[in-house]
Amino acid sequence: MDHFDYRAGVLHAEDVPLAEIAAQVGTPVYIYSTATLERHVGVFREALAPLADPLVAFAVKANPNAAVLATLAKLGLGADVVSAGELLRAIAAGIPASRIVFSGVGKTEEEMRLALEHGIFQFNLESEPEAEMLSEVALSMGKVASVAYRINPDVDAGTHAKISTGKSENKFGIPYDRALVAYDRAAQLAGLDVQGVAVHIGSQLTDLAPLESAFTKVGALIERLRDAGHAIRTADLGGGLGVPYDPALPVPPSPAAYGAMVVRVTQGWNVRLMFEPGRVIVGNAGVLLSRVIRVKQGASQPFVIVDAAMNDLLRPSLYDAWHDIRAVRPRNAQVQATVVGPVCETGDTFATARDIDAVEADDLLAFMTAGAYGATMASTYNSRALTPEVLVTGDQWAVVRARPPVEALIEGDSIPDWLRG
Ligand SMILES: Cc1ncc(COP(=O)(O)O)c(C=O)c1O
Ligand SMILES: N[C@@H](CCCC[NH3+])C(=O)O
Repeated sequence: MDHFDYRAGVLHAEDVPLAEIAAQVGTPVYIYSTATLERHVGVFREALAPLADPLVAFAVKANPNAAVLATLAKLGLGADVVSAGELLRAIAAGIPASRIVFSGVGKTEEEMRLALEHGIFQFNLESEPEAEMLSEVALSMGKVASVAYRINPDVDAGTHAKISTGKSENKFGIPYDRALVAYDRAAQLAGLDVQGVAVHIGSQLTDLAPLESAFTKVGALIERLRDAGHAIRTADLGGGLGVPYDPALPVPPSPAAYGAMVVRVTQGWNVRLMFEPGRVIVGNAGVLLSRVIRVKQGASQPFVIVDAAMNDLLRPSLYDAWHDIRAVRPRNAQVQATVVGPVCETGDTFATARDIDAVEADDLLAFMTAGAYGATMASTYNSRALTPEVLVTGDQWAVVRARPPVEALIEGDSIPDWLRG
């Protein structure tokens, strides 16, 4: 069942008409469905059911809203974090440190210290100098850091170049061929407990084959590392599973198909498996609701100008990403239009020459599948306030991030004395 559906001709989030939220909170606004989050966690878990005690660490970067994280924490998910900010958000939302893994190529000494203080489950190291630094930081605190190395398997994930992370030319992880040397050195560092291997080859993957080849390489590496005397106890298989954005494209592999492949490929590894799903948990659990400001006739087709813009939802400008666009109250007519925001950039275009529901000024339009990498990538470009966020459950809803007043943008800056008076 889709939790964003039409009832009596009006698009709802669960039992709440989107128009009600627009009327009270204004637009643009992100709206998330609790029931969808719950369903996605359930489906992902079920797909991994044959595994013993997997750690599912939600990739906080996909949606760090406190209410979303608290929902996932209640469902027992851990967190994959990439900064002090994400770590603190995860902990504040009730995710225990024992379920937190810290990824990222540029962890600073300060971030390492913070994560060690909290006692997180695992650091995924992305370079040999990082291992040296973490060991020193841990020793200086009288602690030992549990670590894995993120391996760069040199596998083409077949996704957009800007979200591909597993090719040798990408900045992520250590080269596969360097692994044995790196592990041998890490094992000598007194501040580290080398417990695992990690991999993550990219995001919005629509084919399981590259994931399977990356995992197969991880399996072979685990054997080689064990032969070399390393007690490998965890394998973190990252995230990356794609979600359907464009109904005209084939549906990406289901979590069930992904899980079955994982169970098959990891048989006999004898490790605790870890996962870092982001998009597959939150992508379809959110929409960006906007209002049509006006429709302007261009030389060849209409431009639908909405009050959301690239600063609210960056994915179309950054990755040419496709988001389904639905009228909240369809008028039973279609039009071919280019849907744009008010920001002064040509790239502030959500869809070009797209067949959409015919709309007029003041109509509400929803950008679907906007729960992942939506609000979190928003900016205040063009001095537009950050987009508020709403969480729905059944017939209840709450603002979980308020729209800041535009004055806050001005108050945030300060004018030095020499420019005053
Ligand atoms: C290390 C790491 N883990 C997990 C994820 C989550 O990816 P996705 O949202 O595609 O599941 C990402 C982002 O691609 C990542 O960089
Ligand atoms: N921001 C990207 C995903 C990046 C994943 C980061 N590891 C997107 O919207 O598709």
